[in-house]
Amino acid sequence: MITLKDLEVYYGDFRAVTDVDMSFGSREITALIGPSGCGKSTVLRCLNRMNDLVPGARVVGAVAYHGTDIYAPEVDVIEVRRRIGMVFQKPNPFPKSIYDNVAYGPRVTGMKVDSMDEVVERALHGAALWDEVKDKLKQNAFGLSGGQQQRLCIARAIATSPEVILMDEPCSALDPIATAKIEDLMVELAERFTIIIVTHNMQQAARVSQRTGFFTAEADEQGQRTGKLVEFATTEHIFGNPSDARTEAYITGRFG
Ligand SMILES: Nc1ncnc2c1ncn2[C@@H]1O[C@H](COP(=O)(O)OP(=O)(O)OP(=O)(O)O)[C@@H](O)[C@H]1O
Repeated sequence: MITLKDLEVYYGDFRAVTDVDMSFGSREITALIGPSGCGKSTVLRCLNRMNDLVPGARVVGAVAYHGTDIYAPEVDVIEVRRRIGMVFQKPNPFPKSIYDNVAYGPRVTGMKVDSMDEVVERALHGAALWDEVKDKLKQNAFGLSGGQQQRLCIARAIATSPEVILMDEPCSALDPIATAKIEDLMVELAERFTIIIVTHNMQQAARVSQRTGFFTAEADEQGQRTGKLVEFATTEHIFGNPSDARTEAYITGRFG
């Protein structure tokens, strides 16, 4: 459904990542793993044009979504981000009520809805948060715990009925119990959405994903470190019998 062809990303003159060829299947969880600085978040941000917001960032190659290049000039970026939503590392609810956080996306994208109350309730159910917040929808989102805030951000992302959800280390700011809840939620969400997650947590990648891409960064003759996709395969293959020695070294903890 999303296909990357010869993807390269530059920040100014610095080539952060190169040689990325991948395709993401519908209703699958794909994990992007690898040592710090190898370009996982950079690649993730390409998938819904979040890198447009980074000064100096330049994307080379193609990102096709249902066969359409999302970087083509006629493409509506707002629509891309409605169809391909994103959840960030640190929960980042808006300083608004729980209700208004979830209603935000449908409102700004001008989504036609019969009942906003229903949209909000459905999204909060979808993010496994409804029971905890149904009596305080008008309260400020900052009153929620970190794990609840992250599930609220997931509710906000799914309220616009996306097809794909990108998650950039969604559990790294959370305790183990909140993390386990989000992992269960990811598995549930994958029945309806395609999920692509960047994670440092290899157990998490192994637990939740069907496919895994392993990236690493290697220095060239000038000492410039550029990230590369080393291996992309089923999670079972990557963690059980990787083809590349660098993947094996990483997953067995010998490097990175
Ligand atoms: N906004 C930016 N401006 C300049 N360089 C950047 C920017 N964002 C990332 N980089 C550089 O691009 C490279 C890849 O960074 P990226 O954050 O994508 O890696 P990552 O694998 O997600 O790392 P981490 O696991 O530490 O989050 C790094 O060398 C980083 O310093």
